[in-house]
Parts: sequence; structure tokens; C-alpha cells
Amino acid sequence: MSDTTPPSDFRAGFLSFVGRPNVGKSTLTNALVGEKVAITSSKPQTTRRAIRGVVHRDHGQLIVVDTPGIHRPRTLLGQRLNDLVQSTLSDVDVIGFCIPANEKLGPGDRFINESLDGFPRAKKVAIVTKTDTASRTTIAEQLLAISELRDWDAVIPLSAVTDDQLDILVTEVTKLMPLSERLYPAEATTDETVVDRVSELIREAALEGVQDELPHSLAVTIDDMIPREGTDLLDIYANVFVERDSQKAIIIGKGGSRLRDVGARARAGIEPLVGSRVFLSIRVKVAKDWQRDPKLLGRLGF
Ligand SMILES: Nc1nc2c(ncn2[C@@H]2O[C@H](COP(=O)(O)OP(=O)(O)OP(=O)(O)O)[C@@H](O)[C@H]2O)c(=O)[nH]1
Repeated sequence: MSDTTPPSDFRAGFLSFVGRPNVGKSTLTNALVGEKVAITSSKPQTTRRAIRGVVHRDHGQLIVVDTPGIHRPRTLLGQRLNDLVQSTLSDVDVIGFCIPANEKLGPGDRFINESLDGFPRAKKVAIVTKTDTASRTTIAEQLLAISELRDWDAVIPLSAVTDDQLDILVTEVTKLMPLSERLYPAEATTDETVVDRVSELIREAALEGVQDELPHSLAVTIDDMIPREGTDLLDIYANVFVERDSQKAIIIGKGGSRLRDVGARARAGIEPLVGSRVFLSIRVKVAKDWQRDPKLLGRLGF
């Protein structure tokens, strides 16, 4: 990957929109993910989050993550969905709470607002959607009502339909993200999908036959994929992150035997994908290292 180095004040992270049904979350996502954006159907290192799209700017990157809605749990399915929301929102850097300009705040909004207390790590931004449907006075009243709900990190009125203030949203949310390297390649074309699929194949290979608790501790990143000059060989440099030394020992196996199997299994999947022979270097690293590395923390959703 021949990414240009991002500026030192580059910020990047994960963003999720919440709000009642029909408030305009999907429309907003699609509008943001319109220009200068790559939609990716790929999953990141954990399957906990589904990526809807990446918003690229010179100074930052927003990765928009899908969640099902927050609801009062009435059924077991509702409870399960809420659990999924819980794990997704626990991971994101910024939660954008969407409230339409043309409807008064209701109990549904208040319930969601209270639920946001459960995600202390995330910055919280109030987004007043559909401003094209309301008068200036109504929008002002709505902004006032919303600002009384909590101490927001930002409050932004916008219209996804008329493309009003979307750039302000991107700018303000980017400011709230951690300083970081690019989480996705600047070009973010199909290359990105290949990189993600390569890391998924390595993760699958590393997980084969291991105990239940390990999967959540395991993440894969790819440093580089470089064709070796004068050959049909692709050199891939990957890292497998685990949380503890004991897990590292499991992944590596006696004398490196298990890691060799992991490499062979992964390569068998990667070669048909990339259409060439592959030299695969896998380095196994423990969590201690990535918890001290602010760049990797965001990337791995910690
Ligand atoms: N006028 C106007 N309509 C909007 C705007 N954003 C969304 N809508 C409309 O509002 C309706 C709901 O929008 P969605 O984006 O599907 O809402 P959602 O919050 O994703 O809904 P769920 O998927 O049910 O949670 C659609 O008919 C949109 O066209 C806006 O900025 N202005």
C-alpha cells in the first residue's frame, strides 16, 4: 500500500448514529458516504461492527458504523438487539444522536438519551435532522430543547436532503476523534476490501481450534502487501494481536509449529484471492503493546 503519510494532526475514528426510527439516520449516512467516500461491505477485525462507509478528508477519517436501533426491550429478540447495540456503541468514539427538526422531543428520544449514559467513553453529538422541513423558529426551539438534555460535545442542525451543514458535521466530529494514523487507505478502492479480506483469512486461520475466549482477544492488521520485484510473489506483512502472553504462546505453538500451520492455512485462502503466490509474514504481538499505542487503540476499537 503506497499511502501518503497523513498530517501529524490527522484524526480518525468510529462514528455511529442513533435515534428513533425514521429520523433520517440512513439518509444522513448515505449523504456523508456520498462523495469522497468508499463504501465497504467488509467487516473490520472483529465482527462486532458493520462498517457502512468511510468519510475521507485531508485531516481526518470517519468510519461510520451501523447499529440496530436502541429500543425498550420487550422481547428476547429486542434484548439481543440491545446487547448488540451495547457492544457496538461501547466501541465507537462518537455517537451522533439524531432528532428530527419537525417533531417535538418525545419519550422515545428521552429513553435513547438516557441510554447514552451507558457509553461514557464515547463523545456525544446531537444532530437535528431534516432542517429543510422546519421553520427557523422551530429549529431554534428544537436546538434549545435538545441542549437541555445533556452537555453535548456538539449540537448540529443539518439537512441531508438539501446538503445543508453536512460539512460542519464532518468537521466537528473529526475534531472529537483521537489523533490517529489513517485507519483505511486514502484511495480506499477495492484494495481496501482485499486487505480486509486478507486479514479476515488470517484471523480465521489463527482461530481454528482455539478456545472460546480467545476470539475476542484477537485482531489482525496488515502492515504491507508488496509484489516482490521480478517474481510472481506477493509479500504480505501481517500482525496478529492478542491480549496476553499465554495467548501468544497458544497462537505460536511449540517451536512455532502452530503459527506455521496458521500461515499455511491463511495462504491457501489468500493466494486465490490475490491471484498470485504469497509470502506471508505473521508477527504475533500482545495487547500490552497495543494498549500503549494510541494509533492502534482506535484502530482495534479499544
Ligand atoms: N425532508 C427531509 N427528509 C429526510 C431527511 N433525511 C431523511 N429524510 C426522510 O425521512 C425518512 C426516513 O429517513 P431514513 O434515513 O430512512 O431514517 P432512519 O432513521 O434511517 O430510519 P430507520 O432505518 O427506520 O431507523 C425518509 O423518507 C427520508 O427521505 C432530510 O434531511 N430532509
